[in-house]
Amino acid sequence: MDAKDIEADLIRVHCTEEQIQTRLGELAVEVWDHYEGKDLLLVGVLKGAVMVMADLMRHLPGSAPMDWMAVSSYGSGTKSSGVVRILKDLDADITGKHVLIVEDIIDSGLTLSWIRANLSSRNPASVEILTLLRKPDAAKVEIDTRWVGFDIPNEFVVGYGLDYDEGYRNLRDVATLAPHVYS
Ligand SMILES: O=P(O)(O)OC[C@H]1O[C@H](OP(=O)(O)OP(=O)(O)O)[C@H](O)[C@@H]1O
Ligand code: HPA
Ligand SMILES: [Mg+2]
Repeated sequence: MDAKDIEADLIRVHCTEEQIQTRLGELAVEVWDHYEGKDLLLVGVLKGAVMVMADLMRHLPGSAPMDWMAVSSYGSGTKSSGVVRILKDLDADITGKHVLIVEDIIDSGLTLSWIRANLSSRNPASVEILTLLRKPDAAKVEIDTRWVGFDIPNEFVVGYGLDYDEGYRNLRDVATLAPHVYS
């Protein structure tokens, strides 16, 4: 698929590459201040959070370790199944650590509410959430989210790690996918 074909699949851009970097820079400073002197561990949720984690980390004024979990709830569709499965667990024990979950998007909230409950049961010192995107009108469960990059409308978006059927993750902006692609 060449760049022209991809553009025809998109309706409108919600966050440009530049806006994303500016916002992650702001969030990184807030995160760093909040966890000053604490044993911080960044936990990314594969695969969508790959870009957010990479850029957030590079905006941090200092160094912090990361770990990854892979879960899946969407399969190849555009609606969460609500059934969360662990595909890859964390490499290490998180007892006593201040865990910051790093996500690309909170849509229904089902994935993160499950992950937060799962990680909280492992005796960490704290668990907070940072997400680049949130869809307030799509929430099926309330999630206490400490850091949000952007609130966006209830549309299926792709880019900057977010996929449709494993495609479009490499787009630099976040944009709404045209319904003709998936309907
Ligand atoms: O709030 P929710 O409605 O639960 O949706 C959010 C989750 O769905 C997507 O992941 P997905 O399961 O599609 O896997 P991926 O990260 O590998 O794309 C996204 O990356 C979030 O993890
Ligand atoms: O809007 C979305 N786009 C891509 N993946 C997603 N996972 C939850 N919501 C979305
Ligand atoms: Mg994901």
